[in-house]
Amino acid sequence: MLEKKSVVIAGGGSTYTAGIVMMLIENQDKFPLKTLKFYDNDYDRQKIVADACEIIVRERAPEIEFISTTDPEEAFSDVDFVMAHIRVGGLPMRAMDEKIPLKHGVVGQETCGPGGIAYGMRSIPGVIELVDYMEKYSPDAWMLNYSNPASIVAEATRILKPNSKIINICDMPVAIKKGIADIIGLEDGNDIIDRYYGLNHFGWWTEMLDKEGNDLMPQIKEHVAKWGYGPAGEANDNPLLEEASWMDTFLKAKDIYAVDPETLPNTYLKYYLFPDEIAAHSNPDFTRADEVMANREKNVFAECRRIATEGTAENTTIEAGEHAEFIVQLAGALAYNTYERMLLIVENNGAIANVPNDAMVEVPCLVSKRGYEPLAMGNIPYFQKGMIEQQVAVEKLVVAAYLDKSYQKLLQAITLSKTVPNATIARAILDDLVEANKDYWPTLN
Ligand SMILES: NC(=O)c1ccc[n+]([C@@H]2O[C@H](COP(=O)([O-])OP(=O)(O)OC[C@H]3O[C@@H](n4cnc5c(N)ncnc54)[C@H](O)[C@@H]3O)[C@@H](O)[C@H]2O)c1
Ligand SMILES: O=P(O)(O)OC[C@H]1O[C@H](O[C@H]2[C@H](O)[C@@H](O)[C@@H](O)O[C@@H]2CO)[C@H](O)[C@@H](O)[C@@H]1O
Ligand SMILES: [Mn+2]
Repeated sequence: MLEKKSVVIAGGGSTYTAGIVMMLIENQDKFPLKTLKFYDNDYDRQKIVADACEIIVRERAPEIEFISTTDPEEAFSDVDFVMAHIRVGGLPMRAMDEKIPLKHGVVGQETCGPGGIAYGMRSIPGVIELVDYMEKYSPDAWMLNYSNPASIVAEATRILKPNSKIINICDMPVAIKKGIADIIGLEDGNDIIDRYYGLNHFGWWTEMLDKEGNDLMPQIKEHVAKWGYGPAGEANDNPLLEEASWMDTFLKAKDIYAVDPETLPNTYLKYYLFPDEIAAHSNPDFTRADEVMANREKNVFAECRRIATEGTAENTTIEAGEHAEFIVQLAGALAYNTYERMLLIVENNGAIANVPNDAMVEVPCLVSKRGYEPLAMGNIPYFQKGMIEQQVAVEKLVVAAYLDKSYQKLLQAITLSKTVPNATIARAILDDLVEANKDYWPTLN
């Protein structure tokens, strides 16, 4: 019998919360719950999701106590895990992060380039506040953090909370591996044993093996050289790729791969390797944030309201995808000592031998009750080392700018980003971002 655990989802009103609840319920044999709580600082938004999830829990796992609250003490007391996915400033501020750089002809993206930097400046205090609540009310708990931009948040927690039990994570490699499994006819992306190195949204695979140890790379590379991570031809049964923007991203892996055919890339590298092309093909009046508000947010909230009105979730369309699977699997590995191998964002300390020890890198780790143990990825080639060191400097400058309230350091961070062509444009973007973020950022001097 596994000991029951208690979880608080911070960012209860997130578009991803209901999917995680479905996954938790489906995994009661592997990760049994005593209490499930929601915490958010927006009562009305959280209530939409909570009213539906209360019904889902009551119908499918009535033994779980369900609590939804905006009170930090109630939320963070007596929990074993904090699953965090907050978005400080919400999707409307994401739209600003995307549109302001685009106005200057630069990539407008949630986690990459100036938009990611702006979002990082908003996220740092929000995530640190969650860590403080956890340490005050449940000092033995683990925080599993999805809140973006995960690289900048990870660097901030490294500096501000060096001893805290926080693990920053990303589902993109998991989603790519799922896509690859579909392509090569493997049932489950988890059956691919990989070696990968880099930063969050900035990494490369050097090895993919099946469970018997057979090398899958030649077959995958042959496909990626023709189709990227997209399906061959028209056929597609990956729900993520139903959205044209995700399909474009998966197809673009072909061009990223061509830059270094020794490795397989993370899709986010497109923003660093083809920034002018990506910016030129973006619509500055309707960006990904608008698409998410028009699709995922609208659909998830409509379904939650339908469940609440009908009083039943019997035929719900809410599904748990790989995003939910990964965080629940990670919690299970920490709780029950499974020693599963997972990609996590951790302090380098030699995992990538020729990258500074104090970089926050994304590498495979063994996860158990002891926490996580990064695996050594060895030395990496000049190309990746050069790109990584530039991007690490960007991320460190952002955190330094936040801590020192420094306009100059933030200007340097934006100027150094590979997505930004020059310091004049960097300054113009920064001045617009300062204005747009005046309710969120510290006043810069
Ligand atoms: N790391 C990854 O790979 C990954 C994958 C998917 C999503 N995400 C991240 O998950 C987060 C949620 O995404 P979403 O699209 O569902 O956003 P969302 O805006 O729908 O939900 C975020 C929720 O956080 C709440 N919130 C904001 N600031 C808060 C604070 N200080 N304290 C408590 N609650 C707060 C909001 O009220 C909202 O309900 C984002 O940061 C997104 O980038 C990360
Ligand atoms: O533009 P969005 O909000 O749809 O996506 C941004 C996030 O993209 C990645 O997450 C994917 C994930 O890879 C996929 O499995 C599925 O769950 O959809 C997610 C996005 O909807 C990325 O890893 C995140 O960091 C981004 O926030
Ligand atoms: Mn991610």
